[in-house]
Parts: sequence; C-alpha cells; structure tokens
Amino acid sequence: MLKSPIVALDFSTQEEVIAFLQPFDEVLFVKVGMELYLQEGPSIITAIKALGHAVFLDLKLHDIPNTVQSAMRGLAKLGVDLVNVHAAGGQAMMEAAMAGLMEGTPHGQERPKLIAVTQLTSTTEQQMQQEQQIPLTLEASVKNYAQLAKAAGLDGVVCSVYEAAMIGDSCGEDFLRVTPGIRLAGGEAHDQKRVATPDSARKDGSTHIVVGRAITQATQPREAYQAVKNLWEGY
Ligand SMILES: O=c1ccn([C@@H]2O[C@H](COP(=O)(O)O)[C@@H](O)[C@H]2O)c(=O)[nH]1
Repeated sequence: MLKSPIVALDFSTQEEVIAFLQPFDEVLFVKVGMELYLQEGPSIITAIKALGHAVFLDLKLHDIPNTVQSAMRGLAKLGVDLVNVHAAGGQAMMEAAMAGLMEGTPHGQERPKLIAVTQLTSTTEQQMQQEQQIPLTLEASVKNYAQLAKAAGLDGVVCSVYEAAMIGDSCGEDFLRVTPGIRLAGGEAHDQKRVATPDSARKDGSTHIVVGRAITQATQPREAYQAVKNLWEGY
C-alpha cells in the first residue's frame, strides 16, 4: 500500500474533486468518505481510479454481521485499496466484514485492506467515559478495540497518533495504524481533539496519516500537500 499522506476528499461533488486533483502530477492516496460517496455514489470511485490514484473508501460500516458482510461483498468489487468498519461493532462483525471482502474480491485481484476505527480522533477521554459509558482510559479502550480487530484478522486500525506506538507494540509492527487528526504546527484543530503534526506521526508510530482540511482548504493545496509530505517523510 502507498505510504504517501492520505488526502481526505471531503467534497460534495465530482466536479470539486476533479478540480482539486487537476494540479497534481503524481499518484495520490485519497480518501472518499460519507459526504462524497453518499452524494456521488460508486461512480466517484471509478472516476478517481481512472486518474490512477489509490483509494481509501472510509464508510465506517457498523451493523449486524450479515449486513456488513453483504455490504463488504459489494464494496470489494469497486477495486479500492482500503476500507473500514467500526470496531465497536464487535469481533463477529469484523470477521463477517473480512469474509464479505474475500467473497467479493474479483479473482486475480488483491483484496482491499480492512481496518477498524477504534475511538474517533474527535473524541476525548472524558466524552468517551461520560457519553459512551466506557469505564476505561481512552488508551485502554483503543487497545481493546485494536486487539479485537487483530483477533478478527483485520489488517489494522484507525487511531490517533497518541495510540499508534502502543498498538504497534501490542498488535505487531506490520498492523496498520492509520491516523487522522493531522495538522501542520499552529493549524486550526476544528472538531478534532487528538491532533498531531505529520512529523510527530512519523516519529510516534503511525504507518499512514490522513489529512483533510490542512490541504483541501489551504490557499495553495498542492504546496500544503508537499509540506505535509516532506514532514511525514522526514525531509
Ligand atoms: O477517527 C477518525 C476517523 C476518520 N476521520 C476522517 O479523517 C478525515 C480528517 O479530516 P481533517 O479535515 O484532516 O480533520 C475526515 O474525513 C474524517 O471523516 C477522522 O478524522 N477521525
């Protein structure tokens, strides 16, 4: 899987996506989330793949195992590189997701990698304990979800940079730690709570970073992407 920063294409239309991608002359790893996929449908994946980019389809599935298995069987046919579920759906749901992906991946093609969201990067420990009524530290909850995902045979998790090293120790260095909540130093956090810079992500155990607004809302997105990439790669 490409190691370059994963750019969150949080736009509503294909036109906006094409206009954003137009100045880039390299292969990008991009993320299509609910906003874009629910408005444009599967054709947005075809359009992005036709430009040669790698795709993380971030739909965070969370339902009963049978429903998730059937949904994943369908998504596997889109030829994306990475998909996800919510670990809170449980081990049986995650196993069903993996089974669906394996059933749906066309013969001769590589199965998309499957990761699970642990605790959203917009969640604080206090929120988790009070609203979700989880009587653990945030780190312990993330570790529990990561170990469930590992036991279910998933390829990794979504977590914040602050939990990435701990998950590498607990689940193995080749277990993916995909970390959103990335900001350039001094950047606006917006709704994110567990934020970190691209260089701290590199030093603190992320295997991949996800960056949206710091790039897509920059006055010069291509330059912002290059700045993030340089920090992530250690230049
Ligand atoms: O825990 C999570 C899981 C997913 N996301 C997604 O990543 C991007 C982050 O966007 P920014 O603009 O860089 O904040 C966004 O698409 C989220 O849906 C996340 O932030 N945290």
